[in-house]
Amino acid sequence: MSATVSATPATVIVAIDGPSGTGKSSTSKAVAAQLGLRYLDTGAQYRAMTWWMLTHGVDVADPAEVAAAADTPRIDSGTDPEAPTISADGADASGPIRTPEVTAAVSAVSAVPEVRARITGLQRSIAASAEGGIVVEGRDIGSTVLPDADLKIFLTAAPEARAARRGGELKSAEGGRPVDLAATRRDLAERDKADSSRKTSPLRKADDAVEVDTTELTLEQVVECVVTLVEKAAQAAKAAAGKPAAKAGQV
Ligand SMILES: Nc1ncnc2c1ncn2[C@@H]1O[C@H](COP(=O)(O)OP(=O)(O)O)[C@@H](O)[C@H]1O
Ligand SMILES: Nc1ccn([C@@H]2O[C@H](COP(=O)(O)OP(=O)(O)O)[C@@H](O)[C@H]2O)c(=O)n1
Repeated sequence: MSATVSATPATVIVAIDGPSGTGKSSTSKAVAAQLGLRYLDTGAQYRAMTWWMLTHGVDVADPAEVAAAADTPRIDSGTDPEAPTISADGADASGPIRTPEVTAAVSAVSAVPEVRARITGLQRSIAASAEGGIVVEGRDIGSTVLPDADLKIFLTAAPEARAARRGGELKSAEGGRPVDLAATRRDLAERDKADSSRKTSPLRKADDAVEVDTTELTLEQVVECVVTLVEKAAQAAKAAAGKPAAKAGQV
């Protein structure tokens, strides 16, 4: 009987960043599902930490209190793109993390360096153990969390398009009641400002990220574009892995 040695599965790590409403979550989930990759929503982790703090009496306006509590809750993420999960200390957080209270507080909590260090560590260990590869979406994945990702995408969209998309979601959440689009747009702009101007690991495009403006594209078009980019990146990573190591002085 001949012994067969199975090759280590090819892994591909994809980082998708960008501001709110540019399509990160929908695109990342669809791309991961299509390509058989895992999926991590890092915004959900920051939201779960924020929810836990709000429900445990932490004053989220006080960075010292937030820092002191940052190591306490257990945050668990399920990475199946068809059914992602998020919990804090074992409690399902998927509903409560989408409330306006959490959305209003999350930028302040996620600006605290101790929170970022804790969550960044979780993200790296989830990515390292994702067999076959993973799509990780957030604000600082390409720039800070996974700087060696095989592919980095930065999604953008015009403010009106982003507000209209978020407004659509809020309207369904409100049972079809109309939402104030101007207020939604203001909230998005405020969160962008806070996330881009914080000192530790701000929202920014990594120098080697591919920027995709989704304003005029359907979700299906964005997914198709990203799938093509992932396939190319995976091929390039495979080819690079097969190359003999360069000797000193060679390129
Ligand atoms: N290219 C697109 N065109 C129209 N709607 C989109 C597009 N991409 C995403 N959406 C919708 O916009 C909303 C916000 O998308 P989401 O993926 O949650 O964005 P993000 O994760 O960047 O905040 C969702 O309702 C989603 O279905
Ligand atoms: N990698 C990340 C992801 C999210 N965040 C923070 O978490 C918040 C919520 O992220 P999210 O992805 O759920 O936001 P939405 O775009 O879904 O509204 C952001 O506004 C950031 O303050 C972060 O700081 N770094």
